[in-house]
Amino acid sequence: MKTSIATVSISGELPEKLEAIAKAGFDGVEIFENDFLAFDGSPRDVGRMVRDAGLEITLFQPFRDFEGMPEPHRARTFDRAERKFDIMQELGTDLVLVCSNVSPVSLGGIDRAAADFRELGERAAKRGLRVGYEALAWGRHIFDHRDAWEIVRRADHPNVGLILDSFHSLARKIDIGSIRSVPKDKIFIVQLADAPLIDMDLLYWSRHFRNMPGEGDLPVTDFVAAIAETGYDGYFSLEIFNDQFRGGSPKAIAADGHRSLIYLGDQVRRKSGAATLSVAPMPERAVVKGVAFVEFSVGEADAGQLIAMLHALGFRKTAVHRTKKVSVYQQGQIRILVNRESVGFASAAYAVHGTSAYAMALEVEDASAALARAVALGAEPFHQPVGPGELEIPAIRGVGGGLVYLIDGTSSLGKIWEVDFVPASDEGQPVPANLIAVDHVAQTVAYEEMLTWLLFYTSIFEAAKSPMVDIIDPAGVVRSQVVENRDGSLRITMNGAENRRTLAGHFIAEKFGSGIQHLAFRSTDIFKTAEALRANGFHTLPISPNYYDDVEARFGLEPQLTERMKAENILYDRDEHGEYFQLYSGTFAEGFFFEIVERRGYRGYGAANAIFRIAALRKQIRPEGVPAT
Ligand SMILES: O=C(O)c1ccc(O)c(O)c1
Ligand SMILES: [Mg+2]
Repeated sequence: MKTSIATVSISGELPEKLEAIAKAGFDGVEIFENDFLAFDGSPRDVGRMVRDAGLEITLFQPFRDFEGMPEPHRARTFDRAERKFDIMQELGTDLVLVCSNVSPVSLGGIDRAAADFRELGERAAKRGLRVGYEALAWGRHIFDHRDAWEIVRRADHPNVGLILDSFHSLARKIDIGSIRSVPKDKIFIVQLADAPLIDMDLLYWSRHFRNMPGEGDLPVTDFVAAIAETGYDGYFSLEIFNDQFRGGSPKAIAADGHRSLIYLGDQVRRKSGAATLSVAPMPERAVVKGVAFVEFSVGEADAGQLIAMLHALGFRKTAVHRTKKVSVYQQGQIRILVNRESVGFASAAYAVHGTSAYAMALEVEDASAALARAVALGAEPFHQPVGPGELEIPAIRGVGGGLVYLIDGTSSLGKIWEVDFVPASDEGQPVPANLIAVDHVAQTVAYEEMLTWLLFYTSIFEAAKSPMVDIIDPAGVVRSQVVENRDGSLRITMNGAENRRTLAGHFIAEKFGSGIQHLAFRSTDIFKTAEALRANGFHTLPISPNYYDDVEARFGLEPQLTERMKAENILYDRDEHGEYFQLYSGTFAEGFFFEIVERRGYRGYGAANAIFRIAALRKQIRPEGVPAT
């Protein structure tokens, strides 16, 4: 699969864009006229810069308002075209993108447009150039690729072809089966973009909300599968107009773009066996069976606070590492590792972020296959020296630079607890609290990073995203999105903070970056859990009494049940599948907290309760603007 991206997709000055694009692994780049105009060098300089970066210019664009013009406009558009051709020759590209006319003075008529393109094709041919026609979804007369194709077909000129852009076709829900009848040599290039489903004006949607394939809701995979069936083997070029990306990091956006294309190619290959895409085979998305452990980095001085919290939650120390200062606290299938090492990655993580859940381990079917897939998709593998005889667990860098370990039960990794650890007994004897598994891992990230991590998780692991939910914090909005697999053994919630004053934003600011902000454990009986927690001296997060009046009325609950929930600070929610109960710890370590949930069939995350949880937690953190003491 030959990959390309339009310069408009990325922030920065042209040289910076090109560097990021080349570094991300693209083969080609579309030069947007404005990026070229804003640059001080000549077209030759730009061409040289692109080639020096190891890239090919896939096309020059856009050329607007061309076809169907009445005189005297018509003569002028041809003059304009000749000027563009001059630039293209100096740049060193042979393809120009002509987007369908939006001018109110333009005239309709397929044969008129075809005649214009035939003449343009003649002029282009004299210079060895080619012209590609793209139907903008909001074109005045042509807004459907089927009509654009009819014009190209009637123009009947070897130097005139069709440009397909997934956004324009999918935004209008045009039957993509129609693509299959276009001969592959008449498809000059394919542009790709996804977008979230938002009901709005097509032009505005396109110019501000496009995103990388896989990040939005459009069926881009089906679109590419239809193109692959024609035998098309040219470039797939990302053309992403997105306000957020324009302000983002060039390197990160380019890397996301490349990952999205590799992932897309892989999906299409699996779906249709399309050989023309020639994407390197990689293992399938890794099936996650659960969270095997979560590891905290702590300092000697503050380890006690975390351990006291774990004890209060009913965890007991069951093992210690053979050579490292790492203890395992266990309950049900949950393992929490407490790392007090003063060298290595955990200690570096502690130095930057303080006490934090810097690593999680996902149990997959085949850890080395999962690692191979992650690396094929551009994830950064992580290695750290291990002691003699100890296992090296495959790992990749995840959110906030933290680690995602990959372990399985089939390789020697399944013996990690026997090989690297020795049993230990706990001096404390807390009452077990019916906690059986990690229900979900909640990561807080900057809003701009949400799509990056969404693509990271969903491309590597067998998991899907849920619709984004807005959570109202008294200091702003926090966007929340879930990545989960079908059986719920992988549940990651991501909260994107737009400003520092929200609870999530405070966490990022205080922790110097994104990371796991809370861990939710699943209980088999939350009331029994609450009882055990009380016996262990656990402090549940106090919830406003007003909440219980409302929840009783809203769901028609028995007053007896509401009373019990109120006594234990348990929150309630319900969906079409069942009921949900939640309770929280207070915060520690600059905003970290634990949650306990009981699911009685319920599939959500209690989003409606988040506002009450946030209000209660806010009371515990320092008042805004007051410096740490
Ligand atoms: O928004 C536009 O005008 C525009 C221009 C060129 C394109 O290729 C496109 O898809 C959109
Ligand atoms: Mg386009």
